Amino acid sequence: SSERDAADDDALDPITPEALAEHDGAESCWKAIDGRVYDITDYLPHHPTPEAVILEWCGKEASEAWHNKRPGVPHSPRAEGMLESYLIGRLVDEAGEPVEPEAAARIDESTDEAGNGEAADATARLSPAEDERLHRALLGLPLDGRYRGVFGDGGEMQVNVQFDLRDGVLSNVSYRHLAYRGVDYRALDEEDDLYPVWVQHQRLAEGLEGQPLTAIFALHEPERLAEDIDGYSGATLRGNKVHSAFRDALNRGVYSWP
Ligand code: HEM
Repeated sequence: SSERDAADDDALDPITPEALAEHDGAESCWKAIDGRVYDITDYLPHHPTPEAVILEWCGKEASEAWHNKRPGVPHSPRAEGMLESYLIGRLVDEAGEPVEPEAAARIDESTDEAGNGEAADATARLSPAEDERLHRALLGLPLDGRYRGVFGDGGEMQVNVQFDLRDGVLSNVSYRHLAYRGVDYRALDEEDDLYPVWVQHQRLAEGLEGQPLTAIFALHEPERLAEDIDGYSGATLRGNKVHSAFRDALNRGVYSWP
């Protein structure tokens, strides 16, 4: 009952949002969930997603994220049991009063804006390829499955990608088609002048393998994914088109179920 919870909470160490915010990384990761604070540092390497998914919430009010590991899908009772073993305290304001999750989320935001101007500026300066929050907002969180999508221009289909999504992570990224002005890049020989462009596009695909879906925004800055991009300046295919094909695939929805 809520009475018993309140009594339990009184026995817990009081922790302020400011103290919480100091433990915001892999070396020490605290999270506030439903008014309680958990030190999940030791659990980070064991979480079944790329670490970035839960690292993002270190030092923060994370109730929303915890209750929606995917939109509308809470963690399992098993996960809840694990979480309780990392309990270290309860979230309180300066007056020692419990902080409701929504109020705590607001404190997170205001310390970014007012108390921590530099961090806020850094966020404002993020390139579109790095802004994970923007990426999530733009994509929503699509279902698991196999996807196919195309980019076409000037009456020609140029890019056709296929990939699998599992828990928001990309795998089996491949091109079903890659062509420009009648040149089929997948059919080129190593001696061909345009062969490096095909290699670069393969690198782009490899660079996305195992990454969260949000990584597709890096295709706008392909040098992030493919080391040797010399041929890019003069290239006829590029990351923007591959990005567009990914977005087409997501708009179409799952092509086939896993
Ligand atoms: C607060 C931020 C967190 C986010 C955004 C998050 C997100 C996720 C995601 C996306 C999955 C995989 C998808 C799925 O199973 O359907 C997952 C699974 C899981 N997570 Fe988290 N997680 C968070 C925190 C934690 C914490 C703190 C723990 C444990 C101390 C934890 C334990 C687990 C476990 C055991 C699973 C396996 C599936 C389950 O039992 O529900 N997670 N989480």
